[in-house]
Amino acid sequence: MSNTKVNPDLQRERDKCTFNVTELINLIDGGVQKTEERKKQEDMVLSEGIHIEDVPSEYLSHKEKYELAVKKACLLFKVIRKMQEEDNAGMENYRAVLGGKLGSAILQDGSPLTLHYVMFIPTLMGQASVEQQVHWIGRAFDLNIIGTYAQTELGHGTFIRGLETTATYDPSTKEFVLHSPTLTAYKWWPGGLAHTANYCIVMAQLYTKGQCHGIHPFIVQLRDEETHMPLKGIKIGEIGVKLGMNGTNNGFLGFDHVRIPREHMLMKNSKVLEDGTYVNSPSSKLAYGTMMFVRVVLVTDMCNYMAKAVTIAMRYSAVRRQSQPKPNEPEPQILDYLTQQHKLLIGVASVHAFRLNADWLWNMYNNVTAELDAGDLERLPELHALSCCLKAVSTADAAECVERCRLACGGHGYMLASNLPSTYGLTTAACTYEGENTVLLLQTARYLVKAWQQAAGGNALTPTVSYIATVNSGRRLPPWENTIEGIIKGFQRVAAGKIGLCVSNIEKRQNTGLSYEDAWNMTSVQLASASEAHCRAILLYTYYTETEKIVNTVSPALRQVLLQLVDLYVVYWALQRLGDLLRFTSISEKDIDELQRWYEDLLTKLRPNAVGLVDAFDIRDEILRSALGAYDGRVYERLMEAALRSPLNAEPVNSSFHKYLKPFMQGKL
Ligand SMILES: CCCCCCCCCCCCCCCCCC(=O)SCCNC(=O)CCNC(=O)[C@H](O)C(C)(C)COP(=O)(O)OP(=O)(O)OC[C@H]1O[C@@H](n2cnc3c(N)ncnc32)[C@H](O)[C@@H]1OP(=O)(O)O
Ligand SMILES: Cc1cc2nc3c(=O)[nH]c(=O)nc-3n(C[C@H](O)[C@H](O)[C@H](O)COP(=O)(O)OP(=O)(O)OC[C@H]3O[C@@H](n4cnc5c(N)ncnc54)[C@H](O)[C@@H]3O)c2cc1C
Repeated sequence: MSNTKVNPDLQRERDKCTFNVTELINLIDGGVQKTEERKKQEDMVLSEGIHIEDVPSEYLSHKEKYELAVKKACLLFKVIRKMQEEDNAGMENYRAVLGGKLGSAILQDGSPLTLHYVMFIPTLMGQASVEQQVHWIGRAFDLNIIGTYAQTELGHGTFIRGLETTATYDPSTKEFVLHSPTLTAYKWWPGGLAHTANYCIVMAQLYTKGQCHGIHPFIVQLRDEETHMPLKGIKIGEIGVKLGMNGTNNGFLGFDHVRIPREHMLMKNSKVLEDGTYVNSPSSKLAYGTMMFVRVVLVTDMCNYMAKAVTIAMRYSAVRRQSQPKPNEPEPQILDYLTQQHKLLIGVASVHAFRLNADWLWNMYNNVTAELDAGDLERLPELHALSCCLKAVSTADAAECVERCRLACGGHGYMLASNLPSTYGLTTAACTYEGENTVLLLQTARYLVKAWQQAAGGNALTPTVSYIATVNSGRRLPPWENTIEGIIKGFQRVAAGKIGLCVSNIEKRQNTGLSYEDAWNMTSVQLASASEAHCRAILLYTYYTETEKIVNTVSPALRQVLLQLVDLYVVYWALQRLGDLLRFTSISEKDIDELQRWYEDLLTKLRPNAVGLVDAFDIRDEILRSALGAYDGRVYERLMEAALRSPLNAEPVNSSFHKYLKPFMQGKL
C-alpha cells in the first residue's frame, strides 16, 4: 500500500496506531506465508483486469448485467484453472477466489457460477458413489459441465419433505421419470439455473415399487452440451429482478416426464437397485449434507462482508468532518463522536469473533464429516444444531452490521459508489437462503429442548450444551461477577434459563390439552429466542477462549488490542441483553453502571487504533470498490469521479427535455 497523497487525517490515524498492522494481517491470514499466498492469489485475479468496467455495471440493463456476470465468472474460473495447474489445492482455490472477499469484488451482484462450486460439486462429493464421482467430478471441476442445486420449489422452500417434484423408477427401462405435477412443484430460485447451467442436482421425491421414500438427489441434464437448448420436457427460465444478487441468474424449472438413467440417482447413501428395490441410507438426513456444508462456510463469508463494510465506514469516518461542538474549534472527524465509535468498533470486534467461531465450526465440520464417512453418526445432531444457529446469527448480525455501516456514512452511504448497498444485498439474502433464519433457530431449539430433558434425567451432555447442566447445579443464583468470564457465565445462565422456561411452558400447554406441536408453536417465539441466546453464549465463549490461546503468541502491543476487542464484544452484548441478564442472573444496577463505563472506556481506548484495525483486514481498493473506503481517503474526489461516470452526465441536455419537459412546461402536453 502506497502512502502517496493519503488524506492527512487518515495518515494521522495510521501514525498513531499502537500495534504493528502487518503482524495482525499475518495473524488473521494464519501466518506470513498464508498472507503471501493470499496476495499472490489476489494479484493473479486482479492482473487479469476482470474488475475493470468501461461502464459501471450498475448502469447496465438486467440482460447486460447477466452477460457481464457470465463473462467475469468465466474469466475468474480461468484464473482458478491456472492456480489449480500450479498448486492443485482444489476447493481451497475456489474458496479463496470466489468467497465473500475477492469474489464479491469482481462480481458485486453475485455470480451465475456460484452454485456450481458451492453446491453442485459439494453434492457430487458428498452424495455420489465412488463410481459416480469418477464419472462426474472431473468434468465438473474442469467446468466442462456447469451445474446448480435445485431444491426449492414455488410452493416449498423450508419444508423440504413437502417438495412435489417426483422421480419415479421404471424398472422396464431402468430409468427414473422426473415430473412436476403442479405449478407449485416448479423448482424456483436455484442460482445459475436460468441460462447458465446445463446440468443440475434435483431434489425429488423418490418413488419405486409404488412407494415414496422421501427426497433424494438426482443429476439431470437440462440443456444440450453444444447448442445449450433446453432438452425435451425441460421448462426453464429466469425468475426476474430481486432486491440484490441480480447477477446470479436464479431460475425456474419444470419437468414433463423427463427420463434419466438409474445411475443418475446419487447413490452414496441410499440406492435403488435395477429391479427397483430401495436400499436405505444410514440416516435420511445425510441427504441434507450439502446444506450443512454451505451453512458452515457462510459463517466465514459473513466475516468478509462485515470486514468490507466496516473498513469503508471507518476510513470514511476518519476523513469526514461534521458539526462544531466547541465554538471556534475545527469541526471534528465524525469518528471522534462516541456514538460513531459505538456503531463501528463493534463491527471490528464482530469480524474477529465470527472469524474465530467460523474456524472452530469448520474444524468441527471436517472432523464430524470424517466420522460420518466411517459410519459414526453420533455427533451429527450437535453439528446440525450448531451450524443452524451460527448460520442464522452470523447472517443476521452481518446484515445488521452492513446496514449500520451504511447509515454511519450518512447520505454518501446511500450511493452505490460506497459499495454498501450491494454488500447489504448480498448479506441480507443470506438470512433467507440456505435455511430461513427463524426456521434454523427453531431447528437448534429442538436440540436444546432434548439436551435439557437429558440433563434433567441426569444424562451426560455433548460439550457445546454441557453448560446447561453446570449452571443449573446450584439452588441459588451465584453472585454476579463483572468480569469477562462472569459475563459469559451470565449468558450461559440466560440460555439455560430460557431453554428451561420453554420446556416448562411446552409442558404446561400440553397439560391444558394442547398437542405437542401446538404447544411447540405457542412457545416458538421463546424457543427462537432461547436458540439465539445459546448461540450468543457459544460465540462469546469461543471468541474468548480462542483469543486466549492466540494472545501469548503475539507482541504485547497487539495482545493488548486483541484483548480489548474481546472485552468490547462481550461487554457490548451484555449491555444489549440487559433485560435477559436482569431476569436470569443476579446482576445489579451498580454492575450495569460499571459495565456501561467499562464499555465507554473501551471505546476510548480502541479509538486511536480504529483505522489500524480495519487496515489489518487488508482489503485492497480493487476489492473494496468503494469511493468512501479507499486506502488513500480521497473520498470527495472519488465521489465526484463516480458521479461523472453516470451516463446521464454524458450530454448536457437529455432528450426528455425536448420530448416531455418543455412541452409540459409550455402547456402543450
Ligand atoms: C467450495 C467452497 C466454496 C466456499 C466459498 C464461500 C462462498 C459461500 C458463498 C455462498 C453463496 C451461496 C449462494 C446461495 C445459495 C443458496 C442455496 C439454497 O438456498 S439451497 C436450498 C436451501 N434450503 C434449505 O436450507 C431448506 C431449509 N429446510 C431444511 O433444512 C429442512 O427442511 C428442515 C431442517 C427445516 C426440516 O427438515 P425435516 O426433514 O422436516 O426435519 P424435521 O424438522 O422433522 O427434523 C427431523 C430431524 O432431522 C434433523 N435434521 C434436519 N436437518 C438436518 C441436517 N442437515 N443434518 C442432520 N440432522 C438434521 C433434525 O434435527 C431433527 O432431529 P430430531 O429433532 O428429530 O432428532
Ligand atoms: C438469493 C436466494 C438464492 C437462493 N438460491 C437457491 C438455490 O440455489 N437453490 C435452491 O434450491 N433454493 C435457493 N433459494 C431458496 C431458499 O433456500 C429458500 O427461499 C429458503 O429456504 C426459505 O424458504 P421459503 O422461501 O419457502 O420461505 P418460507 O418457508 O415460505 O418462509 C416464509 C416465512 O415463514 C416462516 N416459516 C416457514 N416455516 C416455518 C416453521 N416451520 N416454523 C416457523 N416459521 C416458519 C419463515 O420463518 C418465514 O418468516 C434461494 C433464495 C434466495 C433468496
